[in-house]
Order: sequence, then structure tokens, then C-alpha cells
Amino acid sequence: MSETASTRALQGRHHRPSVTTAPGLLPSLDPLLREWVPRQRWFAGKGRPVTGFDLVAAAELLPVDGTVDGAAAPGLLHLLVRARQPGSQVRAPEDDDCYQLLLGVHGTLPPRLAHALIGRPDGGPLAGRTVYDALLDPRLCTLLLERLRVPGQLGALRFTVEPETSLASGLTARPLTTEQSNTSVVFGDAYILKVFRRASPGLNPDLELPLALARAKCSRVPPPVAWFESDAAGPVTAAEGPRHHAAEPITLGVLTPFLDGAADGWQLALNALSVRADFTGSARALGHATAEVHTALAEALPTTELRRTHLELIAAGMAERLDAAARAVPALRPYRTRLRTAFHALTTLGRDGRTFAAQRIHGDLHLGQTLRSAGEGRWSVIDFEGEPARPLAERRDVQPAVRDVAAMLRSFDYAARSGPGGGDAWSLEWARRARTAFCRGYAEAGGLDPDSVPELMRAYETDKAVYEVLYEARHRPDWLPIPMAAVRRLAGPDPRLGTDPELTTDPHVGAGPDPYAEADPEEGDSSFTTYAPPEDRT
Ligand SMILES: Nc1ncnc2c1ncn2[C@@H]1O[C@H](COP(=O)(O)OP(=O)(O)O)[C@@H](O)[C@H]1O
Ligand SMILES: O=P(O)(O)O[C@H]1O[C@H](CO)[C@@H](O[C@H]2O[C@H](CO)[C@@H](O)[C@H](O)[C@H]2O)[C@H](O)[C@H]1O
Repeated sequence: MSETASTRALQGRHHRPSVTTAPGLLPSLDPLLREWVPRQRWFAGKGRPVTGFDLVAAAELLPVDGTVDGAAAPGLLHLLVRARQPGSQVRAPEDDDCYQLLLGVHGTLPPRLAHALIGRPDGGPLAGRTVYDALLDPRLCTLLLERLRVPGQLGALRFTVEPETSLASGLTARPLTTEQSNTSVVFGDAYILKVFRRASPGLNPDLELPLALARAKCSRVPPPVAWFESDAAGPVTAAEGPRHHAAEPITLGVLTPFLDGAADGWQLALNALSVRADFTGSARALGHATAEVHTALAEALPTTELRRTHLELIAAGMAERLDAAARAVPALRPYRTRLRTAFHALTTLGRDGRTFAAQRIHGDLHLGQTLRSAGEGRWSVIDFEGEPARPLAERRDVQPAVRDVAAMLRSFDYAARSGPGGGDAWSLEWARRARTAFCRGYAEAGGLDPDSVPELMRAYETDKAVYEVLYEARHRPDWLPIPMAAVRRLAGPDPRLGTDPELTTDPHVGAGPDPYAEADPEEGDSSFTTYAPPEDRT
């Protein structure tokens, strides 16, 4: 759409009461949303019925009865709704979540948007019209970008542009169709807008950390150029933390430069596995990039020293998550006692007087959160939101940086087990070498050598594997065997059953060679096809 047409569409607002204040709006949408929301990939409360929605905030971004050049034009509604999910036996952090919805409203839906259909309300102010997911409609996405280009306020919505930034206009929108926890739209290969689906009061780390990194001149993370927030103080659940968060704005979406042609680390790893190619050069460069990000975060944002009480609390949190996961996933139960030894080890360290540095970290680092640029082959890190299921306050807390390292090590294991080799001996050795190379790169670039903190690494890798078990059980049950294999490995041998063969290469249980002490990953290994990724030049 041209700039003039999109500007006209934004200005085509009629002076009449907004449909968002009509009392029947949410009741009329309720049955449609109850059917549609739980089917969405981003819906966090899977497995528990939704009995209704409460309206937290609503805004009419484009009038529902607007016209452009005399023709009816789709309306655009912005809603924050809280999903009621009562009667759950286990209270998970995401209970009664608030979701951000962008709804297109039109007379009829063109066939190209059939996949975006939500439904046709029977009554209320939208009776007889078609309501659909606006983020799947390129035309409405382009208009959303126009709104984002202009700093200002619309009701509770606030739009901000980073100072001294001029945003291109009239760019064609391309909604992303990849599997993700939120919804992203690419604009003309210049920007990508990430629209957060779960709306938690408080600054989202996916805005906070990239902004801090950009201001600290760290070039490993695409810098936010514009964002939008809501000042609506909706109902707050215990899961979201202390009440004072209700007064904080809710981060709703962030626009960053799009790294055109970049390939994500997950795909690159699977490609390497499919041709039986070594990945150590890439993994090592990724370790460098991760250490650079950690160093910049430690310089830009508060840090602390974790002592006995902190370590006890961390270990207790890990044990609680293990118990909650074991309640939800019975397959985890036989390993519970042995997994806990990793957490006890942390407590013991604290009691022995050991301390560890803590800082802001990525919080959910895995290969899919890394992008390698097309030309230089330079790694960038994205998606600083943290683990989506954790409360925001916890995701914004300082933590040992090696938690990210442990999470990335899990990702190499995931790639080896889900890739073409399906976890055969060659693939597992590929993962072991990639893990070693990543740790080496991380230490070389100034990160804490993971080999120097084996107890911390084991505890965080265990905690991550437990998180993954729950994540897969909820979202991708077919993938459950992958973290369960790690659980078996990390639990160590069952004294009643003897040694698990996989333990011979485990880094943390002391049963096999220490991969962090491995020879130079760049040294050839005849069992590997040589793989030469473009050099990371920084
Ligand atoms: N700046 C960017 N440039 C290019 N692609 C990006 C960029 N940011 C995100 N992506 C792509 O969008 C996908 C989803 O982004 P991500 O932030 O991980 O969303 P989510 O948290 O919803 O999973 C990523 O896997 C990546 O392929
Ligand atoms: O990328 P998200 O922020 O949505 O993270 C969630 O989904 C991830 C999967 O898409 C999940 O990651 C797990 O699977 C990955 C392979 O798909 C693997 O590389 C990771 O190591 C593994 O943890 C992530 O845990 C979850 O929070």
C-alpha cells in the first residue's frame, strides 16, 4: 500500500463512539475466542479449558466502519484479554494469562485470508461482520507499522520511536509462518515486528536487554527502533508477582532491523548434521558471540554476587520446578531423587562459602535464537524474552551467566537427537564436540570457563532439561524423548540397574572424559567431513 493510501486509512476515523466502549463487545466475541485462542501456538495454558475472557483494555486502531476511497476498509481492534482457566489442580505460572489480540474486522473475508478467520459474532457491536487475526493480513500489518512510525498515545496504547531514528514507510508486510511463541511480521526485508502474545505487566526483557545492549554499542543484537506498550493496569494474578507491577506498562511489540538472508543456528546445525559435517567452528564462534553479549550486559546493567542464601534459594527453586514437572509428567518421577543431587550440590557449595557472579542474561538461549549473517557469517543473538512460562519478575532477575551456556549445550543435544541421524553415535559425538567448542569459544572471549564451575553447569543443565520435559509435554509431545534422554543421562546411574551406556560421554557425572578439556576442536578428526563455515570476523 502506498504511503498516501495507508495514511488516508489511518485518518479515515469517524467521529462516533468507539465499538471498544460498547458493553456487548467482549460477550459477543467470547464464544469465538474460546474456540480460537486455545488452538493458537502462542496460547500458554494448554490442556486446561478456557471458560471465558475478561477485558483488560481495548482500542480501535482503525475504525470498524471505515472507508478508503469510497470502499469499505477493514477495521483494526486492539484487545488485551485475560483468559479464565479455573479449576486447575496444579497452579502453573501462566494461569489466567493476559493475551494481546489484534483483530481485523471486515464484512467478508477474502479467500487469501481464510486461514486467519476467527468467526462472525452473532450479536454485539460487530454482529454480522467477520473477525480475523489481523497479524495474518499484510494490509493491516502495514497500517500497524504506519501507526508505529508516529510516536504518541491512543487510549492506553503508547507508541515510541528510538530517538534519531527515521523509519521507512509503506513497506510491504510479510507475516512469518515459522513456529514461534509470539507473532512476528517482516516489513520489506527492512524490519521485523515482534508482537508479544502473552502480556505481562512490566518491561519485557526482549525490549529492555536489546535496548541496553544497543546503547552499550554491542553489535551482536538487533537494536530496537520502535515499540509499543499499554498503560492499562489490568487484573494481576499471583503468578505475575507483586502488585506494584500492575502500575508498570505492558510491553506489546518491538520493531528491530531485519537481518535479511541470515540463517538461524538451529537450521544450520541440522544442515550440518544432514551432511555429517562438523560444527565446531560455528559453535566456537557462537561461544564468542555469547560471551560478548554477556560482557556487555554485565557492564550495562546491575550485577551481584550470589552467596549462600541465594544459592539455597536457587537450588530450592530448581527442586520446586522439578516437583511441579514430575507432577505433570509421570515419566519424570523415577529420576526425581537422583536429579535432586545436582541441586543439593549447589546448596553445599554455598554452605562451603563459594560465591558466583550474577547478571542479566538471555534466559532461553538455544540455537533457534541465533542468526548467522549471510555475508560475513557473523552470529547475532535474538529473543531475550526468557523462558515464556516463567513469571516476568523472575525472567528479569540476575542469574549466573553460565545458565545460558548450559541452555545452549542442551540445544546441541536437541539437534543431534532430532536431526537426520536421530541420535545415532555419530550425531551424539557431533553434539559433544560442538558443546566443547562452544564452551571453549565462550571462555576465549572472556566468559567464565564452564569447566571451572561443573556443579553450576550440571544444576542448570538439569533444570533446563526438566523445563524442556514440561515444555515438550505441553507443546510437542512427540519431542518428549529428547529431554527425557538428557534426564536419564543427568540423573546418573540407577544403583539398582547399573550404568547407563550414555553416561560414558556425560560431562557432569564424572563417568566419562571431560568434554571441556577436549583437544582443539579445529584439529581434524577423520570421522568428520570437513565443514568450513564462513569465518566470524569479529
Ligand atoms: N532481527 C531479525 N532478523 C531476521 N530474522 C529474525 C529477526 N528476529 C527474529 N527473526 C526470525 O523470527 C523468528 C521468531 O523470532 P523470535 O524472537 O525467536 O520469536 P518467538 O519468541 O516468538 O519465538 C526467529 O526464529 C528468526 O528466524
Ligand atoms: O524460542 P522460544 O522462545 O519460543 O522457546 C521455546 O520454544 C523452543 C522450541 O521452539 C524451546 O527450545 C527447545 O527446542 C529447541 C529445538 O526446537 C532446542 O534447540 C532447545 O534447546 C530446546 O530447549 C524452548 O525451550 C522454549 O522456551
